[in-house]
Amino acid sequence: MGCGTPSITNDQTKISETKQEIQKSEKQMIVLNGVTAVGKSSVFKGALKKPHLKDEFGFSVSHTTRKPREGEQDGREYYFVTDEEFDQMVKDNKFLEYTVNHGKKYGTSFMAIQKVLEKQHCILDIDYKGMQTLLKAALPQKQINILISPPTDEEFEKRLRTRGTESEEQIQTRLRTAIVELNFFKENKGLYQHEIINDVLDVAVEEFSAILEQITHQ
Ligand SMILES: Nc1ncnc2c1ncn2[C@@H]1O[C@H](COP(=O)(O)OP(=O)(O)OP(=O)(O)O)[C@@H](O)[C@H]1O
Repeated sequence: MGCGTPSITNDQTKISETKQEIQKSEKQMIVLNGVTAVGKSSVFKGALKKPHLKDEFGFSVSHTTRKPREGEQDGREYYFVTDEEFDQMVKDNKFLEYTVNHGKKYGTSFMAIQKVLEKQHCILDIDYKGMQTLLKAALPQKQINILISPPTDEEFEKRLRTRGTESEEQIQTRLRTAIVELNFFKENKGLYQHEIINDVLDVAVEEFSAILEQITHQ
């Protein structure tokens, strides 16, 4: 291999080093799951507004091929990438887990997690397929899995529509996926150390904050 040619072996070595560093870290990974629009980001954002939690916990910024919503910034809510860029990252083994949901790709990169774990416990917001990959591939002893559930099976659809960020076609796709998601969560409750019913948001934020506080005291 010529000088300056990208080396697959070097890349693999780097990934395995990154994995080991994640494994070695004393910090925890908090994995959030829940049906579409149940309020996952509302719950963790609410908790991270609290000064005593803000410094202790960070959010792993995922990569996605979906378009940014109004007010979203590249590198803050997501890294917004093209299909080609995403596929290249998959080829280069950059993702701990990735998934296609509602026709768009979402991935959690090793680097995004490692960046947070250097200083803070890391919150991941992933879908049920991402969770399956994580369980197979990753670092179970570092994971605390939390399921956010809707108060009723109809409520998330209401929230999805009220949020107003999806077209009717996208809403229909999400609703079809939601049937599968809800079944998965009902059948796999054993995967989750905690379940929070997000009925009144402030109450759910308090419950989530209490779990985070426990983690900081461990
Ligand atoms: N407890 C609640 N009561 C009423 N509305 C809520 C509640 N929690 C969140 N919402 C609203 O529901 C909508 C969906 O919330 P949010 O975007 O946080 O969901 P999400 O689970 O992160 O969504 P996604 O599946 O797209 O990642 C938002 O408009 C939010 O303001």
